[in-house]
Amino acid sequence: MYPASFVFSVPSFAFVGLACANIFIGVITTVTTFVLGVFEDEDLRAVDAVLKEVFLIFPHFCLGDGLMKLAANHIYYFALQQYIDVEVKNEIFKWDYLGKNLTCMFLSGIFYFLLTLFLEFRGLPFWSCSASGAHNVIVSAEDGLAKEDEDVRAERIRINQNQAIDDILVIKNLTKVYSRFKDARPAVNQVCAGIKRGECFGLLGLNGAGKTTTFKMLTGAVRPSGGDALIGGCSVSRDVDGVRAQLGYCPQFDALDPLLTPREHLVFYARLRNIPSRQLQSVVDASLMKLGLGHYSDRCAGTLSGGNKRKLSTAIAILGNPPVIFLDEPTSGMDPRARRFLWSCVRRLTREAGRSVVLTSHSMEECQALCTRLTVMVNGHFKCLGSSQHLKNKFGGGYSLSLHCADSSSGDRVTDVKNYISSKLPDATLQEHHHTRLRYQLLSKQPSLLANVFQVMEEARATALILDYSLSQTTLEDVFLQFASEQGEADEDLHSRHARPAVIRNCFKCCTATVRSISNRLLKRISMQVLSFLERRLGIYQQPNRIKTM
Ligand SMILES: Nc1ncnc2c1ncn2[C@@H]1O[C@H](COP(=O)(O)OP(=O)(O)OP(=O)(O)O)[C@@H](O)[C@H]1O
Repeated sequence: MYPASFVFSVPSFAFVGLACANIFIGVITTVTTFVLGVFEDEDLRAVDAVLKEVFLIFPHFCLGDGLMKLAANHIYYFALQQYIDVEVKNEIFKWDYLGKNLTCMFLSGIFYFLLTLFLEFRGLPFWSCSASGAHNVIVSAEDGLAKEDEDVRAERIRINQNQAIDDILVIKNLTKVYSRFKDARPAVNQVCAGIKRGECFGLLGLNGAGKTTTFKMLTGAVRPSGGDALIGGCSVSRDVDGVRAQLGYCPQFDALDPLLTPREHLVFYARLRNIPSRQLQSVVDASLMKLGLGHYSDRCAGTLSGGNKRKLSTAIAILGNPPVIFLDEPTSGMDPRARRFLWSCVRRLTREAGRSVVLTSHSMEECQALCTRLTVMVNGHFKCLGSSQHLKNKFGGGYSLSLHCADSSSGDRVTDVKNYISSKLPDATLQEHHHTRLRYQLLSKQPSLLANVFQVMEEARATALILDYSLSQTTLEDVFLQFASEQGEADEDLHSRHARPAVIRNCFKCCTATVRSISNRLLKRISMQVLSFLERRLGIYQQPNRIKTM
């Protein structure tokens, strides 16, 4: 039932690639030892003997070498019997012959099988203790909790006192430390939040703030180093399957197969979501229509525009109506019309269908339009929490006044306007100055402020000092920039701390130099052997001498 193009998709190419790599290793190791064994040079033979023991760790070599031994053995005994008529005891399974090959293959089979299990099921108890390396991360006061914002602290208390049990998504002290260095800074640091049904929660933050890592932990893609999250009562640490059954995820980078069409993608994911066959077509058609992908439903995903790929990723995320949907920058690369179309889809999902959406975006407009609550993430911490209006009131405070000065050719008029404003509105602070445009910040919260500002501006317009002006509340972007400045300093700190220590770098350099010098010497010896072989057998090297003597 799966589309034919799936056969040529990434997993099948990866499988073929791995098979080729295996064959390559087998051929290279077997041929190397065979070639080295041909020469009479004692040193090369010694290297050959060592390599034959070392390569036993590769099952491919064991197989290749074993087959060659079997072939040689067959020819040898066949010749003895046929031409000399001698009966010799044939012990092919003794240790020095095929015995060690078979034993090593058997042991490496067990080893690689266990390794596969180990990597596949990281939930094994011994793995979970060691792999994350920091399961019990204790975040000290300097890490930011001491100067935590009161809304963030209130949410932390609400979560830790189990007052958020009705929330569909509960994030409880979730932490992720990627590096195993002792002083590594967590990518996500003890974040707490509860998201209610029908809520759209926004995660804002600069690049590298920890948004995608939070999503990866919530979707079970990476294991948390500390804390936990519950989706519909299922824990991301203990019941990843239960969690995944309840969520849809639109990743930051489209995880699409370029050879499958949008329809085929949706059919594929609908089957994974266990949607009954009789409803499959109607569900897929509805998804295509909902996201406006009807025209492109039968074109290969690789040929779709960036915006349409994002729409398809979003359609996959909301397929089957999961109760929680994670959207990681869903509108990046979309034109304004498509963006607004997607916004209305998200609004319908939250308001009409009662789904909970967690969204990251670098567009303040988008967060303001969609999110009921939002947070700004800086260096893995939540810096604030609340509705956009609450954040603007709390952190923005005041108004932003933009002016367009009258005379564009003379700089003096701009100076006049500046002098006029500083005399009439002493609380105003100049924030930006571009050619004839000025922007002031008014922090005063006096009730008469607005009336006063309008009066002053109207007078300025009447005397032709300014052409026009606008007065607005401080924007969400101003609030964001205020927090974002904190991350710049810490980024540099992080890079210097996470730089690979000089000792490791030097060891690495030393090892590569040694390997290079050994392989150079080995190659030189092999080429000398080849030349002397040619000299003995073909007499090629005598020709230059003859030319010289002539
Ligand atoms: N696999 C990884 N190994 C090591 N460090 C990582 C890994 N993934 C992310 N990080 C680090 O974790 C921090 C947070 O990264 P993350 O991708 O979560 O940021 P983000 O807020 O999603 O950024 P963006 O807005 O650019 O997507 C960064 O410092 C990043 O370098």
